[in-house]
Amino acid sequence: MPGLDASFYPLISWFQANGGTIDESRFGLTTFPEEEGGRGAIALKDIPESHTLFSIPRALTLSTRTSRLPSLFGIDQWRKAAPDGFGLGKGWAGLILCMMWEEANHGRWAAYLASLPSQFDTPMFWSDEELAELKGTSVVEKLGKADAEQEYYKKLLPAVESRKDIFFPHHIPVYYTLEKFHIHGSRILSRSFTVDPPASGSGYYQDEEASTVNGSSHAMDVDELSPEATHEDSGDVDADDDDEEDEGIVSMVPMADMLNARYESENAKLFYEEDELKMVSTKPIKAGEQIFNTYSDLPNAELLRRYGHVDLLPLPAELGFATLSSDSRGNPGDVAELRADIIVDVAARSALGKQPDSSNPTNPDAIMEDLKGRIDWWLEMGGDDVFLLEPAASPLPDDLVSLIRLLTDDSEWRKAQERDKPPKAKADSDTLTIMMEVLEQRLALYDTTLEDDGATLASSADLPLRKRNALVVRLGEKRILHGLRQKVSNELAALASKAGDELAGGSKRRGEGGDEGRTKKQRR
Ligand SMILES: C[S@@+](CC[C@H](N)C(=O)[O-])C[C@H]1O[C@@H](n2cnc3c(N)ncnc32)[C@H](O)[C@@H]1O
Repeated sequence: MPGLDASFYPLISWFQANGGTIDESRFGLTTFPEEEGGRGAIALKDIPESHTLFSIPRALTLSTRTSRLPSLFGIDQWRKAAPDGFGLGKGWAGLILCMMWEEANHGRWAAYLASLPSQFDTPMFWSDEELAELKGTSVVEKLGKADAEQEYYKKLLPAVESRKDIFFPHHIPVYYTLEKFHIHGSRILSRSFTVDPPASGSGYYQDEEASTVNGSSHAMDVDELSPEATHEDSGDVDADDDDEEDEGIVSMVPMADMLNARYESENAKLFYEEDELKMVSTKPIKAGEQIFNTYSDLPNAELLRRYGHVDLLPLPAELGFATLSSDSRGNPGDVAELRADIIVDVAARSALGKQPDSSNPTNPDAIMEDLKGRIDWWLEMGGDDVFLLEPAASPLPDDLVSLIRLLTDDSEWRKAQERDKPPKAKADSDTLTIMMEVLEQRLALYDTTLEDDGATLASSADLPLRKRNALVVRLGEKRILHGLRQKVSNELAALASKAGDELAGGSKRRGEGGDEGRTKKQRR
């Protein structure tokens, strides 16, 4: 069992001094090896199911509702969009500003904030060279670094500069920098929980005067949290003003965020009660085992983007990956994303290669214009522009087959418009042939092959962490794409052999001189 670690004492004593309770006989914090999550929670003794490991008073969660800052700043100014306010009720900028201000002023959460990591292995912090290892994966385009920086320059910094009485100028280069913005943003991304808003009232922190008027003794008296919390990174904390009271509140939840995650290993869960949140075991946990609170078994690309780690476990045989590469470990929850623009490209090339007729112009611009019309129609009908390919799925998702037919079959496109309904998901040989090409194009986005990646992972035990994690993400996606390509190829072969049989059967029967081989038309 890893040794108990004195570096956690400041966090634990702050937590307990502020009303948090811990079953210290059973629940401990320790440092596991990096690949098992680093700092995390451990069972000190056997823990039965449904046992409360620790509890957190609602007021100890940190959000835009519990920090004093939005009230101090003025809720109207906080929420209203520019030029009347700073739009801090939407997105994460408001919570980030609360975290910055609490840290700068050594507020209630100072000891908690000091215990949080300031360095991350999420790709947001990778160099260009490291990011190049992720080429072809869905991670890079979702980093959103530029959008985050817009939030900093357009909302947060103007708000800070507008109130020298709250944000002291000498604090700005220390606590309100772009670097700090990314650090707090990454803390939110990797450890926040989304909780339901108060049932009544605005729920923002009530200052002393307001509390007295309301008869409340502290901010959280007006707050009420849901019985469930999830790690979440949806951007809109408060959404539209009208909806604000119904939206979940992104909150930092001390102690609950010390638990690591691993695919299908969850053994504890956070529950809400009237006045507190409780971390409760969901199964018996043996002394020495890690206590996990898993965030919905995400694929490795998402784990890496949000949390900076990947799951590398033995893969179940039924996924059929055993023969695909020399390293058979990965994340059973992996998926590969396929963007519709690859399908449009392949459809355009296929249209260019066809014989012209009146409805199938060969002019590349006209073809692109025509395809744009089809894809716009598809999106208006509620279709997706990104498809999730799963290992255990039947060869092709229905909506993907439907889109391929819409884009490549002129009569299906006409019928779809007449009926106001996308084509049926019929995977005929034309559709499967396009799908093969789509998968080839998708695989061509990577610089390395599946075989190379499998061999590197199997043979290099000491790869740098970021390089290794990028490799694991690529490998997981490629396994799915290769597996799917194999299935499509098998289906094409089966269709070809069926067509061959039918043809052979037909000519045989015709050769016998009977009537059976003739079609109805021939008979007539
Ligand atoms: C909710 S926090 C858990 C506490 C964290 N280990 C700490 O030191 O504060 C989530 C972060 O822990 C790490 N982590 C969680 N599960 C992991 C795992 N299975 N393997 C590696 N790192 C993990 C990742 O850095 C992730 O961003």
